Amino acid sequence: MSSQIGNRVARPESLQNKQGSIIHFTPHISDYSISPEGEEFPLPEPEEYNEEFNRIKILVDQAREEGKEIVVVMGVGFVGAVMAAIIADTKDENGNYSKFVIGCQRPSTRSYWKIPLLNRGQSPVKSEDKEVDEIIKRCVLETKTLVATYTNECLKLADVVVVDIQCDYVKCELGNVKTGEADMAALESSMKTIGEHISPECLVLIETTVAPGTTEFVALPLLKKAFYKRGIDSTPLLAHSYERVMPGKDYVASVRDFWRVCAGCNDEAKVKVEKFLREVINTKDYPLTVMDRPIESETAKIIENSYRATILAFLNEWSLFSERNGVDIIKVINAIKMRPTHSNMIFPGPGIGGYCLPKDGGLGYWAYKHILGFEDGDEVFKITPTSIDINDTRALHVAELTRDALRNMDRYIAGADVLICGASYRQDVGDTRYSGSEIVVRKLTEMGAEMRVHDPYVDHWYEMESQDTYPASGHSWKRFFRNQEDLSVLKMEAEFSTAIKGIEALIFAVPHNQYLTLEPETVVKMAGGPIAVIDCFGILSDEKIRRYFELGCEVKALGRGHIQRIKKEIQRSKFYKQNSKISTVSQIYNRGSFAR
Ligand SMILES: NC(=O)c1ccc[n+]([C@@H]2O[C@H](COP(=O)([O-])OP(=O)(O)OC[C@H]3O[C@@H](n4cnc5c(N)ncnc54)[C@H](O)[C@@H]3O)[C@@H](O)[C@H]2O)c1
Ligand SMILES: CC(=O)N[C@@H]1[C@@H](OP(=O)(O)OP(=O)(O)OC[C@H]2O[C@@H](n3ccc(=O)[nH]c3=O)[C@H](O)[C@@H]2O)O[C@H](CO)[C@@H](O)[C@@H]1O
Repeated sequence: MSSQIGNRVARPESLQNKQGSIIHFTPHISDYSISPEGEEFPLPEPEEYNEEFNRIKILVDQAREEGKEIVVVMGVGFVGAVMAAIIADTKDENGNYSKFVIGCQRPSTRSYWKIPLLNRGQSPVKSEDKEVDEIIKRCVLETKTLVATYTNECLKLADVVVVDIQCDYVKCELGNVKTGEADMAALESSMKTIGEHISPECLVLIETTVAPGTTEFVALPLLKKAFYKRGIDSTPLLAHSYERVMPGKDYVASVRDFWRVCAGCNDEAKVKVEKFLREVINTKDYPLTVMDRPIESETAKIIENSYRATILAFLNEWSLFSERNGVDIIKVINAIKMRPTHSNMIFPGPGIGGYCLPKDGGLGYWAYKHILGFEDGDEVFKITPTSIDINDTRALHVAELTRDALRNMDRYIAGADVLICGASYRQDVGDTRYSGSEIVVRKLTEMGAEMRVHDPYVDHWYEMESQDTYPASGHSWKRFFRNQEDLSVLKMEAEFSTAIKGIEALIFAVPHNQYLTLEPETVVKMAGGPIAVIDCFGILSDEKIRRYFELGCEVKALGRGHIQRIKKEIQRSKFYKQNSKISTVSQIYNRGSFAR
């Protein structure tokens, strides 16, 4: 009898006892955490925690002797892993490393693997920014100012705790963010644990994007309650400062060399958080803004991301207008951006994804009622929720464009082999959370297409592979579509040349560097003949669009209505070429007949 755990099977083993008889047993295999590269890590057993804490304690004692401040970063995901390294890379005015950082990651099957990778000096996140790998490797293996662990006991040793764990917003309907709700469980559980372990002088800095009011009205009471139970009568030192990181080619710089906002729950916390951020972030070149209250820092984050989500959503209707009226919205946006007051106008891709923009406005709308107690949210919030709804459903149109392009080639979406280039939510990073590509794939699958996917930054598309349990059981977007079952076996194609072979349609969904340089001739040759090409991000120049038509392809693109003009131009020139050929032949024929 064997038991299946994780991806491993615990096989019966046999041993000979002292009396020489054979005993059969199945080893006790705990659950496994499997890295994106497929490496398996058994989760720590309860009896290992003590030894692990002692390992960390020895390193901390040594760091304290060297005068270092001890910082625990809760959660080593896309934010925490890089923030931990940046803090660990901090030097004081004498050029000495001044912080010892402990990345404290909960040992879940989904994320435990990040700990052994970090302790090997490897980044748990993939990015175009080479500095991510460099800074983590340097701080773990050279300066030895960064370690990772799974035991919350390390919180006892902290002078500062930075909270970078997630606070989800769970949507119940696609295109109706208002019916969703904030999932505070991970954050509340973490705040309780922190309150049970930290010393009274420890600063707790929440970087998590939270529903406004969480720091002062949810987290602080949890810390106070834990302190009370421990007989500590001082007030917890709690602050908020939101992250502005942009995973991608400037990942590290977008944390370290970037403007920050912060606030403390009381004066002592305010002084401590300002001091800490001035030490670890380049606030000399990127000034720090200190607000009066954490709710102002929390709200600034929600407004900032809602603003970006709104300016993207706003252009969806003009993108559709442009497709139908011969307008190239890319050129129009570039023309408008010439005036400085409109320089931040940005073209909306096939979906406004990532972990932030799709949820942050929802956190704000939800907090207004559920934390701050107002009942008139639907009268007050007209734009923020609508923007998210527009952004969440924009990708459905990409499926329509794919269907229409194939139809123009007398092909049908049902049964068509379609390759989507890019699973990630944005260029040059391997994060598939709430990616527009997921909606495209799910809608096309519902329409009967046979999907293939390639992305140089993504090894596993967990939203598909583990769609029954990812991001949590019953939370997959698959619930909004039909015919989704087979997507659980949709695998990332490692080689582009394999992925493209024999396809009928290709969707440029994410502007990864690798796709920007593809030439039409190469694409058509690799595909094995003319295909339908759908450009979701203004990736194709007019020259490439023209070339695809000349090669017999059909091209459609979000917001690029001028493509019809290019298509007609190519058809006309083909017509004239054929006619001129016919007229030449007939002239030769006529000349020949006269000559007879
Ligand atoms: N990803 C971004 O680009 C970005 C940018 C700015 C802000 N943020 C915000 O930062 C926060 C974190 O985002 P992320 O993208 O890093 O998420 P993530 O899911 O990549 O990382 C969160 C990590 O915390 C771990 N975790 C959860 N509960 C824990 C606990 N109790 N103890 C220890 N570890 C725990 C998870 O296992 C995970 O590894 C979110 O609030 C997000 O909105 C994200
Ligand atoms: C206010 C702001 O800037 N906040 C940033 C934002 O960063 P992000 O990682 O979410 O990345 P974005 O660039 O916002 O992309 C989101 C989606 O919008 C699509 N997009 C983007 C630009 C464009 O021209 N056309 C598009 O279609 C893109 O493809 C992707 O799907 O939130 C983070 C978390 O809070 C912040 O830390 C970070 O500061």
